[in-house]
Amino acid sequence: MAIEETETQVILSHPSDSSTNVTILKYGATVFSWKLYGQEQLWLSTAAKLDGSKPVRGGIPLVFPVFGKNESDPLLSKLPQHGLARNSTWEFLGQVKSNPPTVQFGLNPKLSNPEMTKLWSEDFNLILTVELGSDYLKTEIEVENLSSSKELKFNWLFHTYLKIPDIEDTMISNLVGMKLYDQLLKESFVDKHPCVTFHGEKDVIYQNVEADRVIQVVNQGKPVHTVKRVNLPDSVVWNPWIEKSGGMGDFEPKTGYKEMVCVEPGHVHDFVVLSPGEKWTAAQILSKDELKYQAIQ
Ligand SMILES: O=P(O)(O)OC[C@H]1O[C@H](O)[C@H](O)[C@@H](O)[C@@H]1O
Repeated sequence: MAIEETETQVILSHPSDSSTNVTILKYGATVFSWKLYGQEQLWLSTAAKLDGSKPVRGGIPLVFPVFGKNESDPLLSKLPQHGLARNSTWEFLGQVKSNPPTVQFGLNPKLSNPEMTKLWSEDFNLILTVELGSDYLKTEIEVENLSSSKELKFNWLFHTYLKIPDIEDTMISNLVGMKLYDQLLKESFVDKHPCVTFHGEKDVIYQNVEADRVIQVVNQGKPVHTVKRVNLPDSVVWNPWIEKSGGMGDFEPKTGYKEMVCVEPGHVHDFVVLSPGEKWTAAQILSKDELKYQAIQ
């Protein structure tokens, strides 16, 4: 069967090859496994909680309505780091297409974690659409402002943990020439390196990355992941390295930082602001494409 629902999760298998499949936890509507021809593409901590007791460490947690910990916005600063979507149980809305298998999940203030809506009481509706192609995974979000009088202001981000063979042999292409904010140095600058490499903890936000720029994760010269973005101008690149992952109770094994990199397409440099009744959509498409180096414009 192409779509299987259990009490806590939904599994889609591709009709042309059931070893291509995706598993989504209703908690957080978190994709926590995506296998392409039997090979896992996403990193998941062996200590990740899949019982709804905390956000999943791995897969594709959803970040809404705030990225990181906001210190200044009068409404959003009350919320914990990365907001309420990743720690609320979403409603499974069902199947919208059988080929490619496509399903939807919904979240609104009534379904959201009440501890969070106490802190941020805006009126919104989220619909996540997960589409399993034979050679790609598309996650699309629609955010609607349900208020008839107030603007809705938010960040969105797909916090994608990609599985890689070895971080020290990995680089990320096509971000050269982009402005970034380094969250560790607390500085903004233009990245002049020909590609992103990893020698320690990295936590940077590339801002206003041109829409047609294809971000690729390359291991020993071979493209292992391609990340395409629709309406998501920013991209976080994160690896916690030894010390930071050592301090995270749900990050296991402790050598796991070698086998993951987060490439996180989002709208986080500034907020999306929706007028009453307005909708906004954006998407991430993961695949394994041929290597494509793009020149600086
Ligand atoms: O530990 P979490 O709340 O899941 O956050 C994990 C990471 O998310 C993003 O990548 C941020 O840029 C990092 O600063 C943060 O450490």
